[in-house]
Amino acid sequence: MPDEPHIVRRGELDVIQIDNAACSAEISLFGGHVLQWQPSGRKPVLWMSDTARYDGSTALRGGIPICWPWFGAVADKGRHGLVRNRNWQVTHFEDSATATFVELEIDLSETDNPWPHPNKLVMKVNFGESLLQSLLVENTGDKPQCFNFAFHNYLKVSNPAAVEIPLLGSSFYEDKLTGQQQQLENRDTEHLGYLGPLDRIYSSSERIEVIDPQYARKICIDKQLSQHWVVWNPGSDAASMDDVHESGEQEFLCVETANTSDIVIEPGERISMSQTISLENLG
Ligand SMILES: O=P(O)(O)OC[C@H]1O[C@@H](O)[C@H](O)[C@@H](O)[C@@H]1O
Repeated sequence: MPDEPHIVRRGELDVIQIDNAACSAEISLFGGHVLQWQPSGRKPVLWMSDTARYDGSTALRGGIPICWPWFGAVADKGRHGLVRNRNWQVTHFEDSATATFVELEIDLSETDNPWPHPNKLVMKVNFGESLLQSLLVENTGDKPQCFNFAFHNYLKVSNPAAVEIPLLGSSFYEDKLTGQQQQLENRDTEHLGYLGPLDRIYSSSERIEVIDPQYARKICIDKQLSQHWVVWNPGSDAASMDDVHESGEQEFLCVETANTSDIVIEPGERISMSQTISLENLG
């Protein structure tokens, strides 16, 4: 007898609730969007806005939105692709004492505007002591295609101005706010840490560690087939975002497992990107 997910209604959306000995978590079928993951005895790892809109009109603010097949804004197409705003189907669900596995799928066809290219996406998420997430893209059409993607992780931090991310000090970045390319961090002038407005694409396929002394923890992300880390925090710009609750921008830092340049996928080819998020205590 296959395991059955426990699905609850949140606003107008279906959400799978997960509760095992290692963690509790939630994933929305709208967007295939991980809303929360909280290892047992720890603080939540992801930030979710109290004013996120659970009505299917827009992507949910917080958690892990999936950006695909484009990243950022594309004229006439909107931001961050299609699938964070679509309903996904549950294709597999398995519960054990210490982990819960969820597989979701979405099929896109040539009639799927504004991106009329046939593709199948399979997302697998294993919720346990760590969170393992993969996105498999299959080109089901007969022409090569290009895509970008991101796991747009909203990490819950004590204060984005107070976290340290050693990897970024040695990685070149493009500043999306100024358009400047190939910069290295200057910690002397960056006294506000990662409190925005900040919008940067760092070139790195390395593991990242977000050190949060006030929370006495380190959030670690390992990844495969991702060339970039996107680091974003809206800072004072959040005042004009009605789906970020008041002062919410001071509670998260987006550290996104991304490929912001094109990946070519041939007809019939399958490409899989993945990330593992884990926690370590600070000594
Ligand atoms: O409001 P959205 O569409 O979820 O995007 C939020 C931010 O997402 C980041 O990934 C982008 O780099 C930013 O430019 C963007 O503002």
